[in-house]
Amino acid sequence: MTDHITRGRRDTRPLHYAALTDTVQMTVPESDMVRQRCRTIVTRLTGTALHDDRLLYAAEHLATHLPSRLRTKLLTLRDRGNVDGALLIKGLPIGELDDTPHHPSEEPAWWDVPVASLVQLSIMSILGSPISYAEEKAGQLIQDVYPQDGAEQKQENSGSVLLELHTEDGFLRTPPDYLSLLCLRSDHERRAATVACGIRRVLTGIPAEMLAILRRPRFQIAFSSSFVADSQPRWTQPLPVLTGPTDDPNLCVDLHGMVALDDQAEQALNVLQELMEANLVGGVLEPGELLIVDNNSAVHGRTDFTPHYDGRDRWLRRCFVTNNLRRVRADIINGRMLRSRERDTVPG
Ligand SMILES: O=C(O)CCC(=O)C(=O)O
Ligand SMILES: [Fe+2]
Repeated sequence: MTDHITRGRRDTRPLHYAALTDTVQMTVPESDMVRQRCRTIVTRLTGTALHDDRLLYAAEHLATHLPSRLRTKLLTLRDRGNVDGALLIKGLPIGELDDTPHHPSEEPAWWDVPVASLVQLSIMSILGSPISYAEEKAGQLIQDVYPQDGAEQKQENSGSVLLELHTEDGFLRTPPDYLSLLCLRSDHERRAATVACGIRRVLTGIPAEMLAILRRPRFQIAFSSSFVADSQPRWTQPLPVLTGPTDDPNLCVDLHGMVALDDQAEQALNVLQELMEANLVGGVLEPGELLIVDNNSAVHGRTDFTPHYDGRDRWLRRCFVTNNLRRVRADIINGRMLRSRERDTVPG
């Protein structure tokens, strides 16, 4: 049995990335129109919980007014995927902003950032149903992502060291199918790049014997510290990194929190890591840019940056969706908040 040494404890290193190719740019009139429509929803629903169906369905109806070019891109990502497992939407309205929060107590209610909240929910509703996990960030359906004083070294989105490539919540039985990150504010030096790599981009570079190993249950993932109440290390059962179709597999990996259970598995994971790091796409997100990651076929991470804690720090908002709410309905505690269950062992 492994001694469970995580692989991610290496020095910060530069990551190189190419610009994302699958992008949609909203025009100014399109963006203004969406902003106006958001305003009418806010007038009606301020004070309603984000988990309330009335609000979620209002966001879903709003999606019918998004430009058809954008809707088609989202539908294509949903149905066909793409080689990088990522889509960037630019020029979205985000509305007026206060200071970046420093602490959870300063995080805004959705009606304090209504345009950003509704735009993100509405876009994500084309890909699936928004969900959250009770154990993470109090089950908020849209989560504020900002650097936290004292958390700099953490491999979480509150940290500011290099956040290693990962599948989101890969240790759970029902991880999100897609996640989105909406940028409200970039970091001061514009260094913090969100990066991603799709498995389809690197598949042909992985030798056949390594592919076979990646399909065996010879890996374990540590639960993220945000999911473990007593901060005792907790590990999944052994699981494979790759499952499903040969030419379009599902990927579940965490380059910080995963251990390989033997030397061959470790070698295969190293090969995968090198290939993924050599084939990253991404960029420093600008206000009004929304990055969507297909969590079944791509990993994502973030380069390091320096927080200033002056109210003008980097600020993103994150939202997850499942593409099959029926499958997780028994786990719902409240609204769309799920009790988290550990990933089942999948035979390799
Ligand atoms: O901060 C970022 O760009 C990405 C953070 C991240 O991986 C996440 O919030 O899931
Ligand atoms: Fe993440």
